[in-house]
Amino acid sequence: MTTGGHGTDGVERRGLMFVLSSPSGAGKTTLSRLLIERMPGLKMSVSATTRAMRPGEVNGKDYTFVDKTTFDAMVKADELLEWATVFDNSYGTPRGPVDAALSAGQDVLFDIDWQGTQQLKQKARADVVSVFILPPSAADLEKRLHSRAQDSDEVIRKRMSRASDEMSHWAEYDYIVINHDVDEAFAEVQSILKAERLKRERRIGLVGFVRSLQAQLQG
Ligand SMILES: Nc1ncnc2c1ncn2[C@@H]1O[C@H](COP(=O)(O)OP(=O)(O)OP(=O)(O)O)[C@@H](O)[C@H]1O
Ligand SMILES: Nc1nc2c(ncn2[C@@H]2O[C@H](COP(=O)(O)O)[C@@H](O)[C@H]2O)c(=O)[nH]1
Repeated sequence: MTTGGHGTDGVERRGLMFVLSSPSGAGKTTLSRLLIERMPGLKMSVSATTRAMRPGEVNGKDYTFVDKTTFDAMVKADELLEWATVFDNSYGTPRGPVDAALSAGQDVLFDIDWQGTQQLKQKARADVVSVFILPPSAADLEKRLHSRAQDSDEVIRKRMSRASDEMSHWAEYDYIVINHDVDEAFAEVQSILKAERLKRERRIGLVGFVRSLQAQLQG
């Protein structure tokens, strides 16, 4: 699925798909923004959704907001790499920008639910690194949903009642991070990405690099 880009050490590497999932409000968006700000070579996948725009959200940046007819047409035209119904709305990952970023040697960051993660893994298991973010407690999760101040009480109730279901998929993920403190959780997620970038299997330029080292040593 992916071609190669170059790591900071100049060795060619396959791009990876870095997935964050969690129950609503555990902190995926917060951690994603920090990752994009601080990790060069990482591009955010902007999902399409039929959900209404929240105050402060920007069309094309936070999501591409579309109506249901447009979303269904995207599914039919096979324009989505994965898609799912979450909290009664449709969400999906446009395929084009992901393919373009991976082909340009970038890694791609996804903020998607467990259904989307399963679909990505079915398509490209070796290139997917998945992280599940847990809140420190149910009370903290509820407090965070309220403190975000962007959803009605009814929407928050619905998201809290679905949190346990979403959380039941934690064991399908490669890594688990408990988001007590944003800085600590960010440091953990950043370490995972840095280590995964160094995995031997992804570093397709290593064979050539080692051969050239050996030639120098023999030479
Ligand atoms: N470690 C933390 N401590 C306190 N507040 C936090 C922490 N992490 C995130 N928050 C706050 O919790 C709220 C929810 O966070 P965020 O929007 O990142 O969650 P999310 O997982 O992306 O939710 P959703 O799935 O609904 O998009 C935000 O107001 C955010 O600032
Ligand atoms: N399978 C997918 N899930 C997605 C996608 N984009 C977002 N999401 C998930 O939906 C919920 C709700 O998000 P919100 O912005 O309305 O709070 C959350 O779990 C997201 O991770 C997607 O493209 N595919």
